[in-house]
Amino acid sequence: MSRPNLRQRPRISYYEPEEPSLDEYIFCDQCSDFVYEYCALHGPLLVIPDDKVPAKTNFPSFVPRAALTIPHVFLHLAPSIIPGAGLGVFSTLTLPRGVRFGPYRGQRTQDVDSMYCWQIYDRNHKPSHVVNAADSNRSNWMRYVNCARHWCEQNLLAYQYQGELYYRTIKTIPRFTELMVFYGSEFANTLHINLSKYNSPPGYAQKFGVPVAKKPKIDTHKQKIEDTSIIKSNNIKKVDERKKTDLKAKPSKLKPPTNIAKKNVMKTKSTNINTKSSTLDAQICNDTNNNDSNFRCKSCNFIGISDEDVKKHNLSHINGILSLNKNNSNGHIVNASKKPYKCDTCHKCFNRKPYLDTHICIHTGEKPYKCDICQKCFHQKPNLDTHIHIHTGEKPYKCDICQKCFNQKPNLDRHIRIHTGEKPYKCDICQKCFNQKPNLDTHIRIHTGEKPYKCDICQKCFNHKPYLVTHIRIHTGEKPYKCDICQKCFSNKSHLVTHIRIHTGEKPYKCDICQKCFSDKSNLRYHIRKDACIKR
Ligand SMILES: C[S@@+](CC[C@H](N)C(=O)[O-])C[C@H]1O[C@@H](n2cnc3c(N)ncnc32)[C@H](O)[C@@H]1O
Repeated sequence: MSRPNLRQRPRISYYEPEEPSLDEYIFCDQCSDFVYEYCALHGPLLVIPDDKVPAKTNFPSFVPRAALTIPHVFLHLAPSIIPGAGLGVFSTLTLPRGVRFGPYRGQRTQDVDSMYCWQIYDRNHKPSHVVNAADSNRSNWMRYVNCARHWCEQNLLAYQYQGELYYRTIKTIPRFTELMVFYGSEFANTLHINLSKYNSPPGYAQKFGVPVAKKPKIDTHKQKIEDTSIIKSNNIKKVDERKKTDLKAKPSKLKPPTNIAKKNVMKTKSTNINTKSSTLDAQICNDTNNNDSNFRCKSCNFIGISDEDVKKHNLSHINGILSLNKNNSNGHIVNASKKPYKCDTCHKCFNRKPYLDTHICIHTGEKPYKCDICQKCFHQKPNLDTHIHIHTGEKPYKCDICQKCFNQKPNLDRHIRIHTGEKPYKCDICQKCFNQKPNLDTHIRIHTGEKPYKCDICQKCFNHKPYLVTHIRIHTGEKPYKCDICQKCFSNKSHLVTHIRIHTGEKPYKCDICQKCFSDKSNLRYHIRKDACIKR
């Protein structure tokens, strides 16, 4: 029997615990400090996991899995408020500060070959791998979160924890607000986000990893390094394929000073830091949370589209122009551009005051133009004029191709797309195209799960209004569609159409494999799904 030689064993000190890996620290933005695993003072984050998606779903195959993983009670997908940015993620409920989402799912790669990549670092702060969410069937909903264009817009912080990437809320997010994270300066540059206008207040960068306001213009390389060091306080950097080499060359300043690290293992905090950060918190909260728009003037009801916009507007208060300008009924400055009349609510500009006055009715709800026949009221005269065609039966807009006439020009424009096959409205999730905007809007609800039409009787919800209308007939017993041949009645027009085929023998749906024909599309689908068809 042989005994192992104990002397050859490596020595372990049982008194000095091994220091945790850096990415087991998280940065508590309320304390401005690194804390081990979670902040003892501000508590753990509220974790919201992804929705579980079974291997087989009832959703059509074109719906990406990533879209289905969204925690749908809290969030939904919809077109982004950023022009041209595609889809975005919106809150369905008000989300408090300190909610954690994630981890960010995607394929683990070394190369950055899409705009959906986050760089993960190892414990030596060297790039370890990339999580690439380009494939929407092998990633989660976090791929749809867009990049904030201004510090006020940013409501999420991305951070690395235990080798994975998470997003957490850094302020209260009112419902129906788009979730936005900051991708990092390099990526922001490629998105043409003007970092000099990101305008975060002093101290914000240390907390949230974004550029500081009005940094003196320095050479781009230096700027990038500075920004990256800030980003790295969260142990994370979003990488962009076009800047790949640059990014790889960057020095890492990730690790907090050892004393801070040790202090945080014990979960202690400096009072100084706390006082400082609570002032900053208050400042940030005042600037963002108290307003339904981030760019609101504190002296009047002006809402700007950017911080710059509000600053320009404020000048007019300082110069006393707003209060002195008596000619302008709403007390607002008239700018000297070609369209000097600007709507205070949505910033649309007009070259004539009457146009602005008419436009303002949209916001005030005023409808000064009334139809003498049915008493329906309209914001604008042209809308009333068009409406009157319904009563007069006048259809002045004629399709040149099929001669069909319409009482409204937009209806003709829409109709013409049937002939041209034009489908200008594309779903960003599944790329399906539509010839009408309302059809796309309805379709998108398949992805977002939104069901805005609710039955008052049984509370069942629907994503499409006609579905609700048809559904209500279950309760009312109404069956307005009658078969002329056998007098059977139906609550739903499509059921009547299918029924009539019993009489006509028509079977328009053919199986491509076995050539069997069906009178009803759903029967054909069932036939294909159940593999009932064997080529004969
Ligand atoms: C991670 S994806 C975000 C989700 C994307 N909107 C979608 O529909 O798949 C990054 C891409 O979104 C768009 N994007 C995100 N933030 C943007 C911003 N602030 N401005 C313009 N485009 C943005 C860009 O096309 C970018 O390449």
